[in-house]
Amino acid sequence: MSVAPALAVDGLHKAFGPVQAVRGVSLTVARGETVALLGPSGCGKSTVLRLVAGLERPDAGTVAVGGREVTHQPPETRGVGLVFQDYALFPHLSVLDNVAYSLRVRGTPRAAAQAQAREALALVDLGGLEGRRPAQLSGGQAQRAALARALATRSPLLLLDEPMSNLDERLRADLRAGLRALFARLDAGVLLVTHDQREARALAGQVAVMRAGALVQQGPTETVFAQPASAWVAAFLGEPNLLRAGSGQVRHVPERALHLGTGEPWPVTAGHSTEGGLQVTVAHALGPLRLTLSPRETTQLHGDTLRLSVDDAQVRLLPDDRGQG
Ligand SMILES: Nc1ncnc2c1ncn2[C@@H]1O[C@H](COP(=O)(O)OP(=O)(O)OP(=O)(O)O)[C@@H](O)[C@H]1O
Repeated sequence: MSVAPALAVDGLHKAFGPVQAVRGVSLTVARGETVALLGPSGCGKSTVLRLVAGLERPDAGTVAVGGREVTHQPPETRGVGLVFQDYALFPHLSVLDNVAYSLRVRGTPRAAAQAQAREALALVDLGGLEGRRPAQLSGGQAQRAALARALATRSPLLLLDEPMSNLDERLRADLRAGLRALFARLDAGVLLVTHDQREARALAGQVAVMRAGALVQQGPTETVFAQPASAWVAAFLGEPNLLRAGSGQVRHVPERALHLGTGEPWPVTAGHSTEGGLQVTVAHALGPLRLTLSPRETTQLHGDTLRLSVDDAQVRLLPDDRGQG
């Protein structure tokens, strides 16, 4: 018997007046799988999440959670756990009561709600802090408490909207590692909205890239990052080397195609230090190639030249769709 996916969204449309916020979005999240919905600000990610949660009504399309169509159901009967950017915890309630609250409003008796809440808090490593008030938690702990509140409902689907956007970079890195381990233990599907590619890469097995209301590429995370479908997707994912190739195409030269210390010496035209190393631009016959040299790789620089070869097998031609949409 096949297991129904945690989420199946089919042909969703939503306009706000003249703004087509969501245009024909279809996607599936399997049980135990994390899908990242990735795209620039304003592309419609949060609206998709709100449509799935039942906080907005679609103009067209359907939403099914765990095999049950919920398109016209109110949020509380959809069986989804939500964690939003502003994960407001009730300041006057203890951490335990905050987490148990979502169960109490669904009619779970107090003792059972508290037991489930303790279990969820242990899952996010907050065991022992049940009695604290939200003001007595660090940013990362508060964020994990909000996550526990969603987990406690044992929903087959978790929806996370930029769950780490309020945290500083170090906390984000810590929480990312914790979340990855947590998601691996859950049987639920997770739909994660983010504009941060690192977050998507660290947490999601699948990504769906969204542009101006529509999905432009979906697939396993590493495949999408290694083989972006178009110049716009490649540029959005941070690929620096998209060289004009004529007839509406670009040549995508990924970093793995560049081999240092072999081939001809090419002039280095610009260089500056970045967090990741020395970023240089090489005037290659294909066009200007940007790459970042680790401290060890900088020894390959000879005066203003760098020996570099490009592995043609790794270079792909992509349609240049950057001017559209
Ligand atoms: N309630 C609303 N009324 C009018 N327009 C809205 C409403 N909600 C969203 N929009 C518009 O719909 C589009 C998509 O917004 P949405 O919040 O879904 O984008 P997003 O990708 O989540 O952006 P961000 O990453 O900045 O949160 C935007 O143009 C936004 O201004």
